Amino acid sequence: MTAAAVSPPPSRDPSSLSNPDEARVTHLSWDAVVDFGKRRFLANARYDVNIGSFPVLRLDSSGLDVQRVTVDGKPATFSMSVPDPKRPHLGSGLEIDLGGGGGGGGASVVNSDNDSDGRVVSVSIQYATSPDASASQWLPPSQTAGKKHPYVFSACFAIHARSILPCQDCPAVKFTYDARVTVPRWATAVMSAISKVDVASDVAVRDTDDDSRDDRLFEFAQTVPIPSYLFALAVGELSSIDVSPRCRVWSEPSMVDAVAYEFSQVEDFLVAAEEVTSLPYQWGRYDLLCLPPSFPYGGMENPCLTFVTPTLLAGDKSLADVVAHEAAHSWSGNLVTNQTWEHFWLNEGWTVFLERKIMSKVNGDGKYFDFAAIAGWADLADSVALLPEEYTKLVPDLGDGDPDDAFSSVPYEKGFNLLYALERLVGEEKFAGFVRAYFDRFKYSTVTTRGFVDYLELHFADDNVANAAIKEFDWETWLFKPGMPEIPNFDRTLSAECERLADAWISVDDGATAGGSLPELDIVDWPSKRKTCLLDSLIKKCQERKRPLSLKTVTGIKEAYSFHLSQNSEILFRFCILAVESGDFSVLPVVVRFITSQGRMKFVRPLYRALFQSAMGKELAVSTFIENRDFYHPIAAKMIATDLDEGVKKEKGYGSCGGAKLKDLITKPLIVGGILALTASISIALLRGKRR
Ligand SMILES: CC/C=C\C/C=C\C[C@@H](O)/C=C/C=C/C=C\[C@@H](O)CCCC(=O)O
Ligand SMILES: [Zn+2]
Repeated sequence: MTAAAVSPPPSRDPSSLSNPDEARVTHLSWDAVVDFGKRRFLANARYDVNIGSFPVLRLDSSGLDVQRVTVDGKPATFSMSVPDPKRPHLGSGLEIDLGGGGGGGGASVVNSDNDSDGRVVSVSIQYATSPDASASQWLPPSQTAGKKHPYVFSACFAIHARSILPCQDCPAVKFTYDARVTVPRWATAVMSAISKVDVASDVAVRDTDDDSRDDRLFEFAQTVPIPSYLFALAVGELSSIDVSPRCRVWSEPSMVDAVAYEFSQVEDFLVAAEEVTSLPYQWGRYDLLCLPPSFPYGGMENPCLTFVTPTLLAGDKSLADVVAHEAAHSWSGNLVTNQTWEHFWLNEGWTVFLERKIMSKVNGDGKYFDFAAIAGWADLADSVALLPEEYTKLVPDLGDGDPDDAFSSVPYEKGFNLLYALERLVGEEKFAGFVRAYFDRFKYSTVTTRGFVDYLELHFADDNVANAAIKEFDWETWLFKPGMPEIPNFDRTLSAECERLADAWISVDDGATAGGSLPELDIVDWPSKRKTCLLDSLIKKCQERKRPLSLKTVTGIKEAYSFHLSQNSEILFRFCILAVESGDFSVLPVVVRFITSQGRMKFVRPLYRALFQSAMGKELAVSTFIENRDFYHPIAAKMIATDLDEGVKKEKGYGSCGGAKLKDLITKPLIVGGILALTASISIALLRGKRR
């Protein structure tokens, strides 16, 4: 299939009810009061809107209580559609009458570069958010490190911004913003923008020494246009430490030193990314906010202020590659943005590619690139094994589906491997030139898969060898075939020893080793990433042979390496999976503590699934989730409930529609009986362990 046949991007975004091709927002002025008591934002969103002759502005909205709308200062009529029960994730459409349409003879359609011959109107919307807004998590003091004050943070990715503000909630629309946020006097507000607060003196725009007031005001400006999913806010008791002239870390006071230590390389990551792309960092500041443990993602690339999970605080900087990933998004995703979510691989595949180039540079080890790619391949295989076939395609048809349901390692790792394949196709040096040209060509705008392929062809049009290879490249398979791509011949220099040790443990497990002698290799001084590689290899080999490790072998691994005590969340996660699948009762307290002390979906979803699927942990999975549901971010709670519901349906043989629900498993006697039985058996197992 030639590149030209790649399907054209959809003219409308299926995940939005807005109408940017008729009336397009270009700037937001947001004024908000943070009401911790009622868990809501009382806000006013004022938009500059480019309109042609179209008389209506339609915005995405979810759970917003819209109280008043004006157009150019005059009251305007508006209506809110009822959410479609078949597409509840879309929320409602807020339709605003612009009063007979735009200026005379304006362009009937506003083009994607925000140019139009229409006029600009000012639309102001006064509203309140719902306490159940899917983008926000309101934490009681008990869920914070300081235990004194509440905390709120947003997670708008991919289409949850509409629960915080009425907006054109689609990545094709980019707007600048300024904001003023009023918070209690004890609190600090941070946003995905440049703060106008003099953070050095920690003085808000309104002087905190004014005893007559019990609040203070923070002011922000984002002058680089962003898509709505990058609108972000966090408010809590925060401190900061500068780690370079343009980089600062934020967290609650008790953690800020540890956060500054863990992410001390962030300036190096930015410098490396600027070298790889030949494009200076465009966003001014690059700050990092380490959130409370319920944050549902490893990191979120909010411009000027990446959000990260505290599960990266391994104490040895071994998980800082996630920060390199989020920093790389300052180029791929934030500056060059996928036009719709079907093309999400352009955000994430490019970012993983840049992340691995950055880490290779910063580590001074070219072998790191393939070593990380091998680890990513394991993630990709896990996702492909779990997902509906459509979502294993690099460019899936999301149809009316919720992007949250389609999220997996596929756009990250299949996307990375497509770029890796192209780099090997044309040669590393030539591809490095393409990388620089691509980011320069598409900066500040959006791109689709066809746009990418067309530009790749254009870039190599005068290079006969590369051009011929690109034309012959199997685009149809790479872009639209479900399942795993062909595994490349990765350089296994750094992974070989880990894989050999995994083989040795599998031999022990198979009883193939004389006398069952255990592998002698002492790995206590291995870097964490190699221990992770060992565990990935063990998990992969168990999947290939369709049999978990025996309890005896898992116990041997536990006693040899103490992975169950690791401070590195990636190591702990993988060992818990192995141990649960092997029926190791003694690991259950470790698993329960792990999945109830942090809410990162990458860890909690697979562990809840593994527990539910294990003979020993089914009731424990359900009762633990029910008891801790409020700890998790709304998105995470929704996804874990879906996972367990799926498990219940499979368990009871129900079809995909309807049938058993989580609640069907929850009966008081069942929980009480299950927990009592479980507690007894864990105590016995622990007692046995002590006697040994
Ligand atoms: C083909 C999929 C199309 C759209 C999916 C887009 C967003 C899905 C939504 O669930 C948001 C995901 C947010 C991810 C944020 C950061 C990730 O890089 C975290 C990766 C996993 C981790 O490290 O915790
Ligand atoms: Zn990413």
